[in-house]
Amino acid sequence: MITLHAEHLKKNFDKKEVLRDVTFDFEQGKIYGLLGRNGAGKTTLFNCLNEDLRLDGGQFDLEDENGRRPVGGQDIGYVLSVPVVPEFLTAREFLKFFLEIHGKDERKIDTYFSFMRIEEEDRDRLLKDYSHGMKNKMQMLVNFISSPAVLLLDEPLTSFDVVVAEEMKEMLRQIKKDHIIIFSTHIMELALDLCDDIVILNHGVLEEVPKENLDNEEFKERILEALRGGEDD
Ligand SMILES: Nc1ncnc2c1ncn2[C@@H]1O[C@H](COP(=O)(O)OP(=O)(O)OP(=O)(O)O)[C@@H](O)[C@H]1O
Repeated sequence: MITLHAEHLKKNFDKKEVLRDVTFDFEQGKIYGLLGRNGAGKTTLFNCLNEDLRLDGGQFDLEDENGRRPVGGQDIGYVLSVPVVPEFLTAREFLKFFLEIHGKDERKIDTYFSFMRIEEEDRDRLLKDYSHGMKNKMQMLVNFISSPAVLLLDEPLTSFDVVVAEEMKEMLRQIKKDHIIIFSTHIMELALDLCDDIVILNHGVLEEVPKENLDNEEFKERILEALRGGEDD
């Protein structure tokens, strides 16, 4: 059982306090829906966790059966809403390179492509000619292969067509038992459909919205209330 502990996180940009005091425990086996208003700090939280930004205070720890230690780069997979792939490589070259550095069986390369529904005719094309959604598929695929303890997904499904989006949701449900998945989205229906817990980032703190025994409509209202919370401050 893995737990990701976020402890008293602080992050400012000049005088702007984005993360004020974020304390939360994320558990293996769950998909967390991270919601927050525009500019609330969701991407900042992900960037700090992925060590792209330095925290001004607090820390992330990972705890498993071997004990507790600070989170390292190898623990985190990050799927960005705007996919970043090496444009100058073909999909096959990129995947081959990726499998090589992760010590995985390169003979499976076509199985991976098929798993991600990347058509045979596209596998030898340059990634710069891939569509946004296809680049996103490649990003998802390499993160599935490297299988990090914590998977951060920043609005990843919006570029997928409806069929692929459904398939991705199913894949995430299948892999969640071994991972901690944190999924940021503005699409409430998606959060309700896919996520086990809803957490809200508001005024620099993170809190869970308990579902208790509310039906979906009541839960949605509770989430909206939390998102609106303190609007007049
Ligand atoms: N590098 C930076 N320098 C200065 N300010 C920044 C920087 N990155 C983010 N911010 C500010 O921090 C706040 C949080 O931004 P962030 O992108 O984390 O929000 P978000 O919750 O992901 O928003 P959205 O839902 O609109 O994508 C915003 O006010 C933003 O302007």
